[in-house]
Order: sequence, then structure tokens, then C-alpha cells
Amino acid sequence: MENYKVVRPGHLNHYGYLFGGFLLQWVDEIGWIAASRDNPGCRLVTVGMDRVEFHRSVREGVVLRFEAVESCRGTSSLTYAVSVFADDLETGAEQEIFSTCITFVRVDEDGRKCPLPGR
Ligand SMILES: CC(=O)SCCNC(=O)CCNC(=O)[C@H](O)C(C)(C)COP(=O)(O)OP(=O)(O)OC[C@H]1O[C@@H](n2cnc3c(N)ncnc32)[C@H](O)[C@@H]1OP(=O)(O)O
Repeated sequence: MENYKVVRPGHLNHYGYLFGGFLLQWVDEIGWIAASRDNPGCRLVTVGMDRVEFHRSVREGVVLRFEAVESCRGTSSLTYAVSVFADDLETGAEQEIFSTCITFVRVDEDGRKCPLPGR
């Protein structure tokens, strides 16, 4: 699944760059939407996110493109690889600025893990 966000003034830290907490929120949310769309009827919660490292700062006005793809499926869990790219709208060039893997677990109405369909 693909999704886009524009980095607005309210997303910046006090140095003028994108606050990493917003990026993590978007990555979690977009990964969850992708997993939920791919698995209709499943109630999914985030159990873990792989290593988080910020190697490139992002400025106001940049358009971020998010790509979320299933990378692994267990009994009750499924993992999505989420990559984030900064798009330069003037040149059409883009640069990967972040990537991680997020694992979701299917839970029942009482919040207990349960097997994914077909498991
Ligand atoms: C979208 C959101 O933001 S939801 C809000 C934030 N998330 C939450 O509130 C979830 C809180 N966590 C929980 O309620 C519980 O930990 C549960 C229900 C998710 C898991 O219950 P547990 O009984 O602890 O499950 P358990 O330890 O056996 O792990 C369940 C599965 O998750 C996997 N798992 C557990 N921890 C991790 C981790 N850190 N990274 C990757 N996978 C993990 C396990 O390997 C297992 O996979 P499998 O069933 O496919 O083999």
C-alpha cells in the first residue's frame, strides 16, 4: 500500500526539522491500515517495531511517500516492511529517509492473541 503526507509547520521540532515522533506515528498507522486492508475482519494491534534510526532530516513542505508491504506471516502475527521516501516535487527525484518493520498481532474482542485466517 502507498500513502502520502505533507510535512507541515506543526510537524517540526524546535530546530525546524520533522519531529521523529510524527514519523513513527505515521509509519505505525500506515502499516496498520495496510495490514488491516489486506486482512479484512482481523483486529490487529502493534506488538513491535524494528530498529528505529533517523539518518536524514526532513524539512517543511516535503512530500513523504510511504510504502507498506507484508514481509512475514506467523501464527498470530504478521510483519510489514514500511519504507518512507522524501519526494522532490520540482525534479521528481526521491530519496529514502526511513525504513523499519512493524509486527501486528491479531487479537480477539478480549485482547487475546488469536490465529490469523488459515492458521
Ligand atoms: C495499532 C496500534 O497501535 S495498537 C496499540 C498498541 N499495541 C497494543 O496495545 C498491544 C499490547 N500488547 C498485547 O496486548 C499483547 O502483547 C499481545 C496480545 C499483542 C500479544 O500477546 P502475547 O500473549 O504476549 O503474545 P506472544 O508473546 O505469544 O506473541 C504473539 C505473536 O507476536 C510475536 N511477537 C511478540 N513480540 C514481538 C516483537 N517484539 N517483534 C515481533 N514479533 C513479536 C510472537 O512471535 C507471536 O507470533 P506468532 O503467533 O505469529 O508466532
